[in-house]
Amino acid sequence: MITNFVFLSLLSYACVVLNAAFGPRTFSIDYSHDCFLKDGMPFQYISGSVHYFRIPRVYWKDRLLKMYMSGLNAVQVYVPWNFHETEQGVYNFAGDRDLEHFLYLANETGLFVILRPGPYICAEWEMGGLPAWLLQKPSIMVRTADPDYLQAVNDWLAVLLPKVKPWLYSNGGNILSVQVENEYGSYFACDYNYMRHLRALFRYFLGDDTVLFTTDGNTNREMTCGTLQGLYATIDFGTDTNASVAFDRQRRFEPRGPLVNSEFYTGWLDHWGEKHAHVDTEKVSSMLGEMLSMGANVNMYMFEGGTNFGYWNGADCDTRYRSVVTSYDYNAPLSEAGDPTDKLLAIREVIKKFRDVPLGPMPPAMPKFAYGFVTMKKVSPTNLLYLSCFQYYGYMLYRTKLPRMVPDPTPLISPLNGIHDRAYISINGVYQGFLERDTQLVMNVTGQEGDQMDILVENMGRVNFGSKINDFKARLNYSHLQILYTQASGLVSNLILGRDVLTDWQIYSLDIDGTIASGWPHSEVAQHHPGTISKSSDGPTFYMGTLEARGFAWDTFLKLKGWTKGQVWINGVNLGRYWPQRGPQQTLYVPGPLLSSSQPNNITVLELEGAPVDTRILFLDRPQLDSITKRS
Ligand SMILES: CCCC/N=C1\SC[C@@H]2[C@H](O)[C@H](O)[C@@H](O)CN12
Repeated sequence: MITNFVFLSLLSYACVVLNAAFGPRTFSIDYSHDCFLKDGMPFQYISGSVHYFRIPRVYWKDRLLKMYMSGLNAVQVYVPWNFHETEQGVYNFAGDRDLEHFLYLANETGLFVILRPGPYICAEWEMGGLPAWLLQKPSIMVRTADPDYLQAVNDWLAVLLPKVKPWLYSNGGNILSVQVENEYGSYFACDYNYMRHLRALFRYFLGDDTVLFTTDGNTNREMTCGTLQGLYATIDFGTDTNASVAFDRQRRFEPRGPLVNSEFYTGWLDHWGEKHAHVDTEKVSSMLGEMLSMGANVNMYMFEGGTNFGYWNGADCDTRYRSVVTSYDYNAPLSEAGDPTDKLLAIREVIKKFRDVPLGPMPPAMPKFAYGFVTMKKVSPTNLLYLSCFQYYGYMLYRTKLPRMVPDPTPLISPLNGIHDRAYISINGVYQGFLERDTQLVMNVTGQEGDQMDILVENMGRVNFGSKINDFKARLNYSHLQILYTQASGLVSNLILGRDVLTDWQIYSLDIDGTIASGWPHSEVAQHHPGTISKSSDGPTFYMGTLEARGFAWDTFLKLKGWTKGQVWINGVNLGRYWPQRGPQQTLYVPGPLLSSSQPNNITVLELEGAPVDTRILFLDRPQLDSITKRS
C-alpha cells in the first residue's frame, strides 16, 4: 500500500521534473535548502572569470571552449562602461566590444553567465570601468547618489540593460544572475541611497525574478556597506583565508541561501616594479575542493585574464600610485595567451569529483612562433595630429619658454605632486629627464631664456580602486586656456623652475593612435636618420620597422631588450605599454590574428626615455612576465 506521503512525494518530484523539462525557465534561490534552483532543480555553479575586453574577438570561442572543457558550467563576465561609452553618449558594441556576440558564444559553448555590469567594476581596468568624462565635473562624487553621476548611470544602464535582458535565463538566454556594483563595501562613501537607486534600476530593466547579488570582501565593514535588502550578499576571498570563517561571515548577512564565493583568487595582479604574482596550484585546487564539498558556488577569479591592450590598464593608489602592467596573465589557469596550465589541469581533476567533465581532449595552446629580430629605425615626427579637443587616454604635450636663463643645473619641481603620471622633459629638443607621480618630483635643467621646454606627459592609467578614483589627469587653469579636467594626462598643479612658476603653456592633445592608425609613419617615406648606427637615443622618439610573417601568422611575444619604456603598435593596433627597465613584464603578447602572413607587418614604437644602440626588437615564442630589472 503506497502511503499518501510517498505518493505525494513522487507526484511532486514528477511535477518538478516535468516543469524542468517543459515549464518556464527559472533560476532562483531556495532559502529552505540553501541552494540555487534552475528550473526547480538544485544547481551549483562552478564558474571562472573571463574578460572579453582583454581578448581579441577571434579568440573568444577558443577561451570559452577551454573553460568548458575544464569542467566549468558558468563564466563570470564584467561589462566595462568606459569600453562601451568612451565618449559621453557615443556607444560602441562592435567588434572586440560586441558583448552580445560574447554571450552568444558562451551559450553556444554550453556555459551559463554570471554578469557583472557594475557600473563600477574595479578589475585593474582604467578608472575601474568608469568613463573619464565623468571627471569633467570637478566635484563629482562617483559611486554615490551624486545627481550628475546618477544621471550618467541612468543613461548608460538604459542602453546596456535592455541589451542583456533577452539573455536572461528566464528569457531563453544563459545569464543566471546579475551583480549590482562591485565590492561597494570597500568604498569610503557607504551610500545606501546609491545602492537603492541601482537596485531600482536593475529591477526596472531586468524584472523582479532575476537573481541580483552583491560581492564584497571578507570583513564586517565591507559586508555591511556593500549589501542591501533584496540583493543576495555574496563574498570573495582567496587561498589566504579560511573558507569556513569566510562563509560564516556571509551567513551573518544571508542566514539562509547558497554559499557563494564570487571571486576565489587563483592568482593575482602585477604592478610595474613589483614581483610577478604567483598563487600555489596545490592551495588553489585543495581549497576549491573544500568549498565545493561544502556545496558552495564558486567563481574562480581569474580563469583567463588576457591583456590590458592600449591604455586600458588601471592603477592602485593606497600608499602611492602604482600602475598595473599590460599583461593580465594573473597567474590564472589559462595563461594570458589562453594556454592551459598545470593549474587548470589540477582544477579540472578537482571538478571531476563533483560533476561530469566533458569528455575529450583539452584544446591545445594556440601555436606560437619566434619570428626573431626586427631592426627599428628612428623616425622624426612629421605630422602628428594635434587635437584641439582633449581625449581621455594616452599623451599630452605641454610647451612653454624658459622665463630666464638657467646656466647652472636648476631644479624643475612639481611641488604639489602634480604630474599625472609621468613627464618627459626636453629643452630645445634635447631630453633632460623625467618626473614621476609620487616617485620623482624634481629634476635639474639648464638653458637660455626663451628656450623651448617641451613636457610630454603620460597617463599611466586612472586609479581603479579606493578613494582616489577621481584620478584627474589635469586640473591646471592657464591664462589662455581653460583645461578640461578629463584630458588624457597632464599637470594638475603648476611646475616651478628655480624660483619661477612656469606659465603661458601651449597644450596639445596628441592623437598618436589616430595618426598611426592612418598609416604614419609607414605610409610615407618618413624622415628617418641616415643609415648610420644611431647613437643611443634619449627622450620621446618614434621608431619604425616591419615584421615579415611569411606563410603563417601565429601568436608571438615581443621583447624590447635594452629599451626603457614606451608603447608599441603593430598594424595600427596599440599592444600596450612596455617597461622592461622596471619589469616584471619583459614581453608583450602579440595575438597571431593581429599579424598578416602575406603583407609586411608595420611596427611602430614610441620610446619615451632611451633606446639602446642596438635598436633591434625580438619576437619570441614564449612570454617573460617575471623578471624585475630595477625596483621602482
Ligand atoms: C585589498 C584590495 C582589494 C581590492 N579588490 C580586488 S584586487 C583584485 C580583484 C579585482 O580588482 C576585482 O575586480 C575586485 O572585485 C576584487 N579585487
